[in-house]
Amino acid sequence: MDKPVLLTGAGGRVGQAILGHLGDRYHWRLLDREPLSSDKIPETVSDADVFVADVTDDYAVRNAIDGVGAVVHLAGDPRPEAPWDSVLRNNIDGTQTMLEEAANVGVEKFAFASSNHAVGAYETEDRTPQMYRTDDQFRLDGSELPRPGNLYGVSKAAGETLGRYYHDESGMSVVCVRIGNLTRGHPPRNYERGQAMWLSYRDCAHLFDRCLQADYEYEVVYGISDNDRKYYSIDRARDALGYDPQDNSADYHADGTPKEHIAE
Ligand SMILES: NC(=O)C1=CN([C@@H]2O[C@H](COP(=O)(O)OP(=O)(O)OC[C@H]3O[C@@H](n4cnc5c(N)ncnc54)[C@H](O)[C@@H]3O)[C@@H](O)[C@H]2O)C=CC1
Ligand SMILES: O=C1O[C@H](COP(=O)(O)O)[C@@H](O)[C@H](O)[C@H]1O
Repeated sequence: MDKPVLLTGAGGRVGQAILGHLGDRYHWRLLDREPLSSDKIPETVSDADVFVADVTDDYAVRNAIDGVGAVVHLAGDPRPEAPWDSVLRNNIDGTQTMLEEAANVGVEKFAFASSNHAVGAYETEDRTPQMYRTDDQFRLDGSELPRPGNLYGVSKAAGETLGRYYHDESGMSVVCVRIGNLTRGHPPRNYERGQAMWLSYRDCAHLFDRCLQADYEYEVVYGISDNDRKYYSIDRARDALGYDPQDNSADYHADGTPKEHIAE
């Protein structure tokens, strides 16, 4: 990708995971509604490429997106318990604004931060907690219909559908990454479900790197590390994007401490 890449929600956890590993790999433009402290901005990013703006503000987005070749759209309300007025505005309206403006200026690739919560209601009482365990064969692979377990998940399913629409209307490549549980340094502690959907910081950065490098049309993939415990298949991310994760929650004890073979 020779053109600039616009990263929305750059100051958040996912944004910082990406910038921490790929800060000098792209010509980044960073957008967040909160001003970014200097420690959150890679040295290679100039002041002119940092935008304090809301993704629901189409005028501000138009200004930031001009000349961009790809968008990584992370900005939104990430709380599973977020109320409808917040996800309607920040997640649904914000994603529609980003896709509309991206399509208008001919952006080639658009990567959208969807969520495990778009399919949270597949975790039925009769399947859990067995489905979180290594010996269970249940898998979601991205071809299933969304089945949200909360309004936040509904907003992510809506974002995926908006992506489908803008891909079909404009030809822009769109990938929706159903991110699992991003945790720095170790899998979520004493949380089987979180360990099954752990996404390490380096695998997160690598996955979004592949979203910027690979050729695809419209994709829905799961964003988790190569965990032994899993109920999301990463086959589609491997096949469509060339995702090759390095981390596995099985390399850690339940309390998050590394097992001997990977301990420093
Ligand atoms: N962290 C995780 O494990 C997961 C995250 N995701 C998704 O990834 C994305 C990023 O999540 P995190 O980095 O964890 O959240 P975060 O809360 O750490 O970061 C979100 C960033 O977006 C900005 N933002 C929020 N609303 C905005 C708006 N209307 N306009 C401009 N900027 C806005 C915030 O200021 C913040 O810097 C979210 O869309 C979230 O739903 C999905 C699944 C798992
Ligand atoms: O979409 C998201 O999912 C992760 C994992 O969900 P959880 O229910 O296990 O906490 C969550 O931590 C993150 O905030 C959210 O954006």
